Amino acid sequence: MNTSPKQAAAQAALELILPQLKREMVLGIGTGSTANCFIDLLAAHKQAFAGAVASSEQSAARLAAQGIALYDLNDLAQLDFYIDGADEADPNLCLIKGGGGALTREKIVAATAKTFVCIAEAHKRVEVLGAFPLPVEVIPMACAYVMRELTQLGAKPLKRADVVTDNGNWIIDAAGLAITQPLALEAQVNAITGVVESGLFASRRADILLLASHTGVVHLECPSKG
Ligand SMILES: O=C(CO)[C@H](O)[C@H](O)COP(=O)(O)O
Repeated sequence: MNTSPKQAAAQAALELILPQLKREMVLGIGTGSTANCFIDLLAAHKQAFAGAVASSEQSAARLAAQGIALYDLNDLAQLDFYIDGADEADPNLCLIKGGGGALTREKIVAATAKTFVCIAEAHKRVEVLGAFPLPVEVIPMACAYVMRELTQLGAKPLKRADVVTDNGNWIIDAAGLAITQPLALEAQVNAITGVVESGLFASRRADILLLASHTGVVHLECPSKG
């Protein structure tokens, strides 16, 4: 059977963390098709660690189906690893995430992890973030207001149809942004009243990016912060 790039990225992440797993370790696990590949590969090693914190109900269900114990983040101190996919990654390993709508919980779990290992297909690597519309989770009653504010920032916002997040909120996809200053834009978007979280991962970017294509996996590390 041919291995897909998503499976190759997941396999590379597994090989990276396997030697570091400890019986008491709890892993942070993301959401999406690439994270699903990782969950399925991880299942064979579930005796080697304690369990996982999931970034969505969907991932929690998949982890449970694989017999991996689920933990509540509030019962834990710092996690060692967070493994998740992305929609875009720039040269500084800033990311756009939230294509699957799980961006807020993803950012929370990533914030508590020592090392964020991002796994993605090679085409997700871009010079400037923003060709993929930036997902923004909003309190439903603030949706129209937040869309107007995002328009002021130069975006073309669109409410994602028929989506309610695990937190009971809505998602706005903000298209048309050329994100040359990810840290600044993340702060601006998150400062809009009614925004719960943006899918711009700049204040907490990936530490390691494993980019897979049919020709192999490239391992990139976060350049020094500055
Ligand atoms: O942020 C996410 C979900 O909210 C995903 O990580 C992102 O959308 C990538 O998904 P996939 O691995 O299916 O390409």
